[in-house]
Amino acid sequence: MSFRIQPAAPARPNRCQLFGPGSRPAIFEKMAGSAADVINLDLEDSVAPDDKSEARKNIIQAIGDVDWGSKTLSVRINGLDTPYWYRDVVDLLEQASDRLDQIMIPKVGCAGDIYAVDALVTAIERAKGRTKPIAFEVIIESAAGIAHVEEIAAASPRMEAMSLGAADFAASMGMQTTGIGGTQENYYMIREGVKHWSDPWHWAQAAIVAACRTHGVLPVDGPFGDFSDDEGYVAQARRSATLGMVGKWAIHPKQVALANEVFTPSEEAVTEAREILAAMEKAKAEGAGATVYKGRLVDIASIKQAEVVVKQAELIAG
Ligand SMILES: CC(C)(COP(=O)(O)OP(=O)(O)OC[C@H]1O[C@@H](n2cnc3c(N)ncnc32)[C@H](O)[C@@H]1OP(=O)(O)O)[C@@H](O)C(=O)NCCC(=O)NCCSC(=O)C[C@H](O)C(=O)O
Ligand SMILES: [Mg+2]
Repeated sequence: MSFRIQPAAPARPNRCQLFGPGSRPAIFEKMAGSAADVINLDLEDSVAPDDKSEARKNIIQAIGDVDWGSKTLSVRINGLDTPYWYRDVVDLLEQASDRLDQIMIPKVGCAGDIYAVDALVTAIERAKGRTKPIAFEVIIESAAGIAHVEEIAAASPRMEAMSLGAADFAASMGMQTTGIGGTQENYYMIREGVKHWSDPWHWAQAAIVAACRTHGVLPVDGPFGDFSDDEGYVAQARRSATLGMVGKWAIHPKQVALANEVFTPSEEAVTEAREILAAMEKAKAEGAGATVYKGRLVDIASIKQAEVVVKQAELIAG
């Protein structure tokens, strides 16, 4: 480990972030009743321009009126290249109740984007005497966003989570795709006439995880558009979990259970992790730094790996 200790990410469950358009208040109670850890009420791309103002009002009212339980409650504001975002921030911070936990900033391209929102949020918090600081989460969904991913992760002490937005990301990168996330038909290797599909999102996810882990931010996988394809969703989520992401978005309620299952360590995984910790305790007592568990080497690094699994399970169990 470097002399600079890796900061811990916020200790809260973030297995699934359920999205719903702010222009569709009829589903807010259903979102609150879901098993998602995080709720994202949307003012951005799922809301038509003419509905932005009404959607803001719906969301501000629902933040106070709906029982959101212990969920993290987040609102996605509009991008900084639009005429809407400042009004989103001003109205939310001036009018929404303290139940609002977080603002999601889409399409961030550099640390300056976070700085601008931070300055506005800080001024309103002071003016209004809001004592609970609003946290930030961002979406990396452009070429600039991924190019500046580390400075974005480090941009503000308000930063709590960062997601990959596969749809806008693909568009910004000029990728020849139309589906939101998942397997892409033309992204394959070929060997002896047999196609082996590869993962075009992998490198961006890995960059996000590294930036997040360096700066104590939660890395999250974004949307999977084909909500009829449970298997595809689960496969994508499993790859993300294996890479170090803590959760995934749901753009339909049926995806919530899938995400929760993948991002909750299985009983089997937790048992194995605890056994590795016990084996290493025994090795330590005997003056050894390494031992054999189920026929394979485990050492001091294995303790840290096992602790990731155990801590994640404990966090979710509450
Ligand atoms: C995708 C949807 C438009 C589908 O809605 P609908 O046609 O109503 O679906 P169903 O009929 O299958 O609904 C079944 C029941 O579930 C309720 N429902 C629907 N959606 C939600 C929801 N989001 N949360 C909770 N409950 C929901 C229905 O009311 C039905 O209830 P009942 O009648 O009682 O059985 C819709 O799901 C939807 O709008 N999803 C969210 C879309 C969204 O927010 N998109 C933005 C995020 S993705 C993105 O922005 C891309 C990203 O930025 C990138 O660049 O990658
Ligand atoms: Mg987007």
